[in-house]
Amino acid sequence: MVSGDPATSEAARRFLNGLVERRVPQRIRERDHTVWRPDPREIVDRLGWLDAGEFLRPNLGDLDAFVGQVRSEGYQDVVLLGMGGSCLGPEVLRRSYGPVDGYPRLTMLDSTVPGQISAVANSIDPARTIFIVSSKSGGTIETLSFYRYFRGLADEALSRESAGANFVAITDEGTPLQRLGSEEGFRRVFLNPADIGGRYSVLSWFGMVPAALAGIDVRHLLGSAASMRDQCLDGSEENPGLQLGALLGSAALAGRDKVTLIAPPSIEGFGLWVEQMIAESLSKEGRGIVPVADEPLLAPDCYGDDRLFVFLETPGCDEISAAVDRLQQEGHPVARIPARDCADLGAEFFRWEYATAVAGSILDVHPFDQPDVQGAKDNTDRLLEAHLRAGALPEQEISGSVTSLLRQVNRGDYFAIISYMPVDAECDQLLQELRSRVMQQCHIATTAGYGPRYLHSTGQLHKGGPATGLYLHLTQGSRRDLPIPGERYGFDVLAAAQAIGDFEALTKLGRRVVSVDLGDNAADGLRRLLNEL
Ligand SMILES: O=P(O)(O)OC[C@H]1O[C@H](O)[C@H](O)[C@@H](O)[C@@H]1O
Repeated sequence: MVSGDPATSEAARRFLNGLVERRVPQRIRERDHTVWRPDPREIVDRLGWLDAGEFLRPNLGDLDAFVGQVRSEGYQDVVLLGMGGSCLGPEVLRRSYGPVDGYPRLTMLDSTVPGQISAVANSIDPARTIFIVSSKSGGTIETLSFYRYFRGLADEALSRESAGANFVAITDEGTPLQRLGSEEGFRRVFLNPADIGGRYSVLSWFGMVPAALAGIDVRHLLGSAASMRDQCLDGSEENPGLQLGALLGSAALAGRDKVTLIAPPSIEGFGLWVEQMIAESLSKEGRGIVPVADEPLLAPDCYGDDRLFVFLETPGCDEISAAVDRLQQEGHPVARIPARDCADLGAEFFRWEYATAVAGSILDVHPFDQPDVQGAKDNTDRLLEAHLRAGALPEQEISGSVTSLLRQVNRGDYFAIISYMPVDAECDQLLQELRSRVMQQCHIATTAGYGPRYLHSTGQLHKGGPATGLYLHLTQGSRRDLPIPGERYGFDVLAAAQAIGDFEALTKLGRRVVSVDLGDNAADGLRRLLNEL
C-alpha cells in the first residue's frame, strides 16, 4: 500500500487488520453511527453519499431532458454561484474535462472580491447565461449575494418577468433558496437528498447538474463511482477505501499528519476538493490532518518527517513519477494510486469520501461536522452590522512581516498563505514561488488558499486543527466597490469583513498570524515579499 518507509506501511497494515476485525465496512454499510460516535446526530442523517448514485440513476432521463432544453435555447455560458462543497467538486470536473464542443462553457464563482466578480460578469452575456445558485443550506451569504448581483444584470438584459428562466437552484428541501426559486420564477429547483452533507455532495445533483450542462458524461462518472462503491462494500482488507483510510489515520497518529496529494496536471484540480474533504472532516478538537494540495514538488530534503505523500499516478506523467521515486528512495512514505485521468474521477471522489470517514473513526473525530467554520461567519456578521451603524469597517490590523512569522517556525509546523485578491495566473505563480522558498528554507509544509473560498475549506483546520499553523494573511487595501442589490454594503465591504473577521478569529485563538497589505498591484506586493526571503 505504501513504499519508502516500512514503519508507516507496517502501522497502516495493523490498523487495516483492526478495522476488518471490528467489521467497520459492514457497519458503515449498515449506517452504524457507533463507528464514529455514540450519538447518532449529524451521522445517520449525513450518510446519504453512500447511495448518492442510486438516488440519481432513475433521474438521469429527466436531467438529459433539462440539458437538452437549455441547449436548444442557445445558452452560451453556465455560471455556478456557490461556496465550499457546493462548488469545489464541479470545479474539479470543469478543470479536468475542459470545455466540451456544443455545450455551454462552465465558469465558477466562489469569491466576494469585486475584481473576481467583475471578471466573471465581463466574460458573459447575462441574457445568454444559465446561473446555477447552489447551496445546501440555501442561506450562505456569499451565494445569495452573488445571486442578487447577477439577477440584477439578467433583469436589466432581459426583463424582471423573463430573467428567472436563466436561474436554476440546487438546494435541500425547505431552505430559503428553495422558496426564492419558486417566488422569483427560477427555471428549475433541484432538490438534493437532505442526508448528503455539502462536501460529500459531488456525486449528487450538486456535482451532476453543472457537469451535465457542461457536456460532461455523468453516466460515466457515476458508473466509475459505483464500481468503487462496490469495492468499498467489501469487508476484507482488499477494500480500497478502507486501505486509504487506514493509511491516513495511522500515519497521522504517528505524526505524519501532512497528507500531501500529488496529482498530474490533467486532474490537478482534484487537490482543491480533497483539501476541503480532509480539512473540514478531519481537523478539529485541536488535532487531525493537514491536507497539502498543489504544493511545488521539490527535492526530498525540502520535506520534514511529518509527511505522507499520496500520488495519483496517471500514465505519461513521467517527470512527476521520477520526482516521487526520489522521495521514496530517500525514505519518505508514498502511496501510489493508479488513475486514468478524468476516467477515474468518479471512483476517486468515492474512495476519498469513504477513506475520510474511516480515518475519522481512527482519529476519533466526527467526520461530518465543521464546528469551527461558524466563528469566522459570526465575526463577519458582527463587522457588517458595525459597518451599517458606523458607516465603516474597523481598519485591518497590519502586523509583522513574513520574516518575523518564519522566525517562529517549529518542527512539524505548516505555513498557510491566505489571500484576499482575485485569482490570477501571475499571482498563482508568485505564491508557488513563495511556498518553494519556505519549503527550501524551513522544510515545512505549505498551503495556499484564496479568501473567502478557504473559509469553507481549510478555515476549519486553521481554527479547529492542531496549533501548528503559521498564517500569512494577505489583503489588497481598498478597491473599487461593487454594489449588492438590496444591501447597504457592497462586495468590497463583504470581502473585507470576511478577511478581518477571520484574522480576528485566528488572533483570538492565539494562532501565529501576520497580515500584509499587498498594495494596489498584488503581483508587485508578492514580489516584495519574495525579496524579503
Ligand atoms: O452549500 P452551502 O450550504 O451554501 O454551504 C457551503 C459551505 O458552507 C460552510 O462553510 C461549510 O463549512 C461548508 O462545508 C459548505 O460546503
